[in-house]
Amino acid sequence: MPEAILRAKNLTKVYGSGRTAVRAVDNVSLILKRGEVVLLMGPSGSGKTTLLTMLSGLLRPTSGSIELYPPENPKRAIELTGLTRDALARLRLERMGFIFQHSNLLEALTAVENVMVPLLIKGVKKVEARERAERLLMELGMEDRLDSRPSELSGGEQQRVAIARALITDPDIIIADEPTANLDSRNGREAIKLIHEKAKKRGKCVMIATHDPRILGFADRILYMEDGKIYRKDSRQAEKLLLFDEY
Ligand SMILES: Nc1ncnc2c1ncn2[C@@H]1O[C@H](COP(=O)(O)OP(=O)(O)OP(=O)(O)O)[C@@H](O)[C@H]1O
Repeated sequence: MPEAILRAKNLTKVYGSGRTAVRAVDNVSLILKRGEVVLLMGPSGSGKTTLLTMLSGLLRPTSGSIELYPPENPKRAIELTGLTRDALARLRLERMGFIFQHSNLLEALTAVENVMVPLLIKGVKKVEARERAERLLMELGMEDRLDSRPSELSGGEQQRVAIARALITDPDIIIADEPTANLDSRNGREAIKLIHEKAKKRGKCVMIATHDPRILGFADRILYMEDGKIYRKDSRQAEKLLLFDEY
């Protein structure tokens, strides 16, 4: 069995209190393993973003725990909810990569400079950071666009830069929230194929919240969320659900 990288136990998030309280995530337990691509599907408002934000360490759960098992020392679990803000920021920088619906690139920087940012924050020297960023962008088919600014790139190209930025630090976990929502069919497929390839080749764990049925074929596992709870589905069941759910 592949080794676990992240384990959430009895995670609950309640927004607000009293009569207006919303139980966005309700007692969810899950294990994410190295080298697997997990899809998180479900209707709008079912709690997907809330769950991903907690797993990312950005939102404190109301109750429950999130343990990260460092691949170099899997016996020493790190409990995310017990970390200080600084320690959490460091852990996110070193071990996690994020991809969002909007690429969130810095407009003042070129493609290669955008990808360099996480390395520079980590303290990597500028020359080395540039070299690594260029190499990864070239792997992603962006050799002609290294010095373009985001506004000069197509949506698909911007998303490729965002994928490179998420992968450049070689994170253990990649968390993506609707990464293909703004892309046309070809670019959406291309983006997910790249993320999938990296996960398989380098033993990363990828968790993707999506409404996009084009991604189904790339998933090892599909978790279906409804009213803050998780259900497991195979891809055929998920496809059927997609036909009947309104998003
Ligand atoms: N900051 C907040 N304060 C109060 N309620 C919130 C907050 N964020 C989300 N919610 C509520 O929590 C529930 C889950 O929202 P969440 O955004 O996690 O769902 P989702 O599955 O990601 O939806 P979508 O697919 O539309 O992005 C919803 O009822 C939402 O209205």
